Amino acid sequence: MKLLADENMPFVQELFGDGAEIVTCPGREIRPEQLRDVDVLLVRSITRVDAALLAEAERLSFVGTATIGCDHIDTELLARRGIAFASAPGCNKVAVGDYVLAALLRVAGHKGWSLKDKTLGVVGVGNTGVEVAARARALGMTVLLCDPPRALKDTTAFVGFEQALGADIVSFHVPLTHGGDHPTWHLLDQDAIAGLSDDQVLINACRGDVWDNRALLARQQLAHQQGSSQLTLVMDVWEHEPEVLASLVPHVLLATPHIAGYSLEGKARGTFALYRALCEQQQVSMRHTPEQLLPPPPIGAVYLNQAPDQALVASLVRLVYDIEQDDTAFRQALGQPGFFDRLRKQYPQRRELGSVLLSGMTDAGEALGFKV
Ligand SMILES: NC(=O)c1ccc[n+]([C@@H]2O[C@H](COP(=O)([O-])OP(=O)(O)OC[C@H]3O[C@@H](n4cnc5c(N)ncnc54)[C@H](O)[C@@H]3O)[C@@H](O)[C@H]2O)c1
Ligand SMILES: O=C(O)[C@H](O)[C@H](O)COP(=O)(O)O
Repeated sequence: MKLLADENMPFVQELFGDGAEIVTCPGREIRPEQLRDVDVLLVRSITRVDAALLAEAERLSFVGTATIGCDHIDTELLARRGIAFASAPGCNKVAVGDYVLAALLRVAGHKGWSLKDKTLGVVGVGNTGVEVAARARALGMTVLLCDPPRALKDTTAFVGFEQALGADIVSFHVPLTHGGDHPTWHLLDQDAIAGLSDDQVLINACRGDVWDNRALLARQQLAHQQGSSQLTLVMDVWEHEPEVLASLVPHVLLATPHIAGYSLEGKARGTFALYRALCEQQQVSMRHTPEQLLPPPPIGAVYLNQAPDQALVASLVRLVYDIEQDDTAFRQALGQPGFFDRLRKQYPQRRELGSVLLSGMTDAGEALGFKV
């Protein structure tokens, strides 16, 4: 069996090395002719798997993406050609929860806000949105959930998009879709942006195209020229990645290169989900476990001897994940050729809050994502 994998997918050798010849390649450089004799293709979000890529892939029987989002895969084509497909739903949802928690605390520091007096609108309440909502509630925030597809079945738990957009902070967690009843491409468009008030905060850790980046830039520039407050923006994802609208970056509080889901645990779960799916497809039993992939965390345990207020939570989170380091690296590298992909390829090992045992006064610790 020949397997071709994105070179940035960790643990491929450990999980697939027993029974396969493994070839790795940068995800943006996989070519149709490379797939002629390949049986299994493992990709990340940057490889578009479509008719052009699979034109010569006559032996291909399995495609896996170690990601939650699947907007880069033509799943109908795979089904038509009888090629098995697996993704990794939920694999990095905890990492996204940690990322948004770190962002909320940084935003609060910047604006001098006590988060327990603030509302958070969560747009898209699936795997990642649920993680974010739980952490915000643990901080004492009032959370408004917006998910029109889910609201069709549960009419009481959700608010409409307009109401969610009125929250002090609005965090987006939708898949990128262009059609259907609830398309998300430019969900935050010029009209939605015009309705926002200057004091609001927006977070995007889903897909860049969900926000109209040029319309946001226009609003930020106008506010700058008029000397009024700008929107506070947290952007992990950008329209047209790996390109970035560079003139927008100075108007963004936290700018990162699509790494919200990049915890070591999240990556291990992603690759493991594909290993499990391939074992099932080939009807062989699994010889590995996800736990064996992870080294011990650098910080094993923290003992608290006082109730964690917002400032203490911020220090605890920063101890495990310092989002400002990601922002600084992004700004320093912005403009260098290939900077976006390079930062992602060389991303430092990041552990989840759940790798740390929090003991002592830990009522809220579990909801924030720590192990208690
Ligand atoms: N930045 C990152 O590193 C990163 C990591 C993981 C996931 N993602 C992105 O985040 C997306 C969401 O991930 P998830 O695991 O929560 O997905 P999910 O499928 O579990 O949940 C998505 C939710 O969005 C809802 N939804 C769909 N259309 C909507 C609309 N128009 N308005 C409001 N809600 C809508 C769905 O009903 C669903 O409940 C993924 O598709 C992926 O593109 C990014
Ligand atoms: O959809 C996802 O799961 C994330 O966006 C994914 O983690 C992005 O990382 P990539 O696959 O591009 O390395």
